[in-house]
Amino acid sequence: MKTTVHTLRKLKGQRPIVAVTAYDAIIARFASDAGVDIVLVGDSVGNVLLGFDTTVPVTLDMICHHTAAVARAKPNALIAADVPFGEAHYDFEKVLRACQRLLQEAGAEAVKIEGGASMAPTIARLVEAGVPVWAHIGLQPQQIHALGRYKKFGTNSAEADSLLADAVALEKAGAFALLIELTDAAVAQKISAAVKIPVIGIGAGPNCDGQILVYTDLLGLTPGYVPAFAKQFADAGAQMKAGFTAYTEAVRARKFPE
Ligand SMILES: Nc1nc(=O)c2c([nH]1)NC[C@@H]1CN(c3ccc(C(=O)N[C@@H](CCC(=O)O)C(=O)O)cc3)CN21
Ligand SMILES: CC(C)C(=O)C(=O)O
Ligand SMILES: [Mg+2]
Repeated sequence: MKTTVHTLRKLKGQRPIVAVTAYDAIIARFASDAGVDIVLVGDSVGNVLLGFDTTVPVTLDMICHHTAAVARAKPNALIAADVPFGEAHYDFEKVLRACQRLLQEAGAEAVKIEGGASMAPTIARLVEAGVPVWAHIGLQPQQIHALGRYKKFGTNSAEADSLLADAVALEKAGAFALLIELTDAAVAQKISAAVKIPVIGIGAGPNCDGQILVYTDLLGLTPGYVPAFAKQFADAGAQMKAGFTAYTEAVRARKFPE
C-alpha cells in the first residue's frame, strides 16, 4: 500500500516509522520492497555518492535528477526530497519554485527543509500551497561552514529549550513530521512526546517516533567517514568487491565467457 503523509501521521503511537535515504531506482526498489516507510533523496548524495566533502555543493538540479530516478521505481514508500543549501533562504517565490520542481517535475511527494522556528513562516506558506514539509532540526548539515564541525545539539538547557520551541513552532506551521538530527536522546524523547506529528530521529536516541539512516551507512557501502550513531546491518561493500574480483579473475583466466 502506498505510504502518504496521512498514513505516516497515523503511525505515531502505533509503531516506529522506518526511513532511509535512496538516490536511484535500484535502491528505492530494494528499500520499498523491504517495507521501509519513507525514502529520502537526501543531499547526503553529495558526500556519499558524488565525491563531495559536505552536502553544501549539492544543487536543486542534482536533487531533481536523483528524485526522478527514485520516482521511476514507483516505491510504496513515501518519496521525500531535501531542499538543497540556500534554496529556502531567498524569498517565498524561490523556495516555492524549488518545491514545485521537486513535486511537479521530479516526482517527490514531500520535501525536507533544514531550519528551526525562523523557517516556520515559510513552511506555513508552502503547506498552504500543498507542499508537504518535513522540518529538519538539531544538527543541520547545510550549516557546516557556519558551525565549523558537526556537533551534538540539546546538550545544555538553553539549547534543549530552543529545540523544543523549534519543534512546537514547526508543528504549528503545518509540518507533517519532524526530523531531529544528532541531539541529546532525552531532549528528542521530550520533543516526540510534546508534538502530535511524527518525530524521526538520526543520532537522537531510541525514543523518537521513527528512525532514519543513510542507506550506504547501514549497508556498509559508505566510502568515507561514517557517523558513530549509524549501525551497519549488512556488508554489501564486501560482497560487491568479491563480485568484481571474481569477474576480473574469471576474465583474466579465460573462464568467462565460456
Ligand atoms: N554517510 C553519511 N551519513 C550521515 O548520516 C550523514 C551524511 N553522510 N552526510 C550528511 C549528514 C551529516 N551527518 C553527520 C556527519 C558527521 C557527524 C559526526 O561527526 N558525528 C560525531 C559526533 C559529534 C558530536 O557528538 O559532537 C560522531 O562521532 O558520530 C554526525 C552526522 C549526518 N548525515
Ligand atoms: C541524514 C539525513 C537526515 C539527510 O538529511 C540526508 O541524508 O541528506
Ligand atoms: Mg540532508
